[in-house]
Amino acid sequence: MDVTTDRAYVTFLAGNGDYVKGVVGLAKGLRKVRSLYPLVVPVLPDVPEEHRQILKSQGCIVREIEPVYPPENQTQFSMAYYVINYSKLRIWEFVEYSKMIYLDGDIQVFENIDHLFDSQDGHFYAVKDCFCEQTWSHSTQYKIGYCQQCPNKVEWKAELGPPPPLYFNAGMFVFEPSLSTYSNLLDTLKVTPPTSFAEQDFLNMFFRDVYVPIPSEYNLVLAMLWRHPENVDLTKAKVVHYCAAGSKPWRFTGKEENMEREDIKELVRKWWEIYEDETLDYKTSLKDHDDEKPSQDALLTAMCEAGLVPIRPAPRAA
Ligand SMILES: O=c1ccn([C@@H]2O[C@H](COP(=O)(O)OP(=O)(O)O)[C@@H](O)[C@H]2O)c(=O)[nH]1
Ligand SMILES: OC[C@H]1O[C@H](O[C@@H]2[C@@H](O)[C@H](O)[C@@H](O)[C@H](O)[C@@H]2O)[C@H](O)[C@@H](O)[C@H]1O
Ligand SMILES: [Mn+2]
Repeated sequence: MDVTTDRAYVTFLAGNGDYVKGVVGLAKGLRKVRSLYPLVVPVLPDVPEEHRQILKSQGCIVREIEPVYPPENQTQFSMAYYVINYSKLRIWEFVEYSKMIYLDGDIQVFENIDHLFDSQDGHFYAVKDCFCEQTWSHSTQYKIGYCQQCPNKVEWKAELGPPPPLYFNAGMFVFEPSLSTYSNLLDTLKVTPPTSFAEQDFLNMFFRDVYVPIPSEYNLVLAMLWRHPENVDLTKAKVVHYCAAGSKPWRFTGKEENMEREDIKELVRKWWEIYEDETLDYKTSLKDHDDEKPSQDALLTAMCEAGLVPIRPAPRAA
């Protein structure tokens, strides 16, 4: 099968902390489901060389990017933790790829999703988020108990104006890199005051007219398990997003709220099973192991002794 070379998965790595483990797990997970496409890892300048080498040794395409900051004078309005996430916007510059699937470093792919690359161009595909977690307490939705996951449970109040447009979680999305879109994104960012969910809010605003919701099996936001269990079939989850507080597998303690749940502990175990599976480590081809590969002469000798080569060729000039 011809592998289309202008498609790739892409994630994002910042800092010198432990998210590199998340990206290694993601690279191995994509290998386990036999994805046909590489994983590109844009790294901020603060990602240490050692982490970059680890990712390269796992077959990732590592590319340094410059940070993207929201308008300087308003940064304090974004949760500081999210500000750096604006740097994700650099991925629109990767125009050697016609289609990419973005995955957060705290995501694992348990079933092949390569087919998403065949989705119709000109749209932005992502999974609807949930507004019920404490992290949404600043929002009107949260205050009146409205969530797009169950719009009829607590209906939007007409006096509040039109209901919020569908809103996606920006931990996973299918998009087309484009220099014009990239330039438009950065120009728009310059005049867009940052908000609580930083680049996630910004991307929702920017792609509002072309956003196409895809099923939650492509980005299971863990809070859905206790907020909207009726909308979740764990047996169908192809992609799991460990974004609930305390759910990052590589630093899991089980002490935070909801982390004692059996389904959460099983999903964390499944993440570790992949992360620790050495058979999923990147195998470079023989040519990269010259020190291990039998020398040409040794091969020829073996072939001669096996009668596979009628005569032993003259020794090669040194
Ligand atoms: O110190 C950090 C924090 C975040 N990230 C990247 O930014 C993404 C978004 O952050 P996170 O997933 O923690 O946000 P959440 O989905 O939990 O809100 C992560 O998945 C990583 O890819 C990173 O590389 N280093
Ligand atoms: O910078 C904003 C982030 O917004 C999103 O995370 C949120 C969102 O999922 C909320 O719904 C949860 O309540 C919250 O815990 C979680 O942090 C993306 O996953 C992440 O990649 C990143 O874009
Ligand atoms: Mn995440």
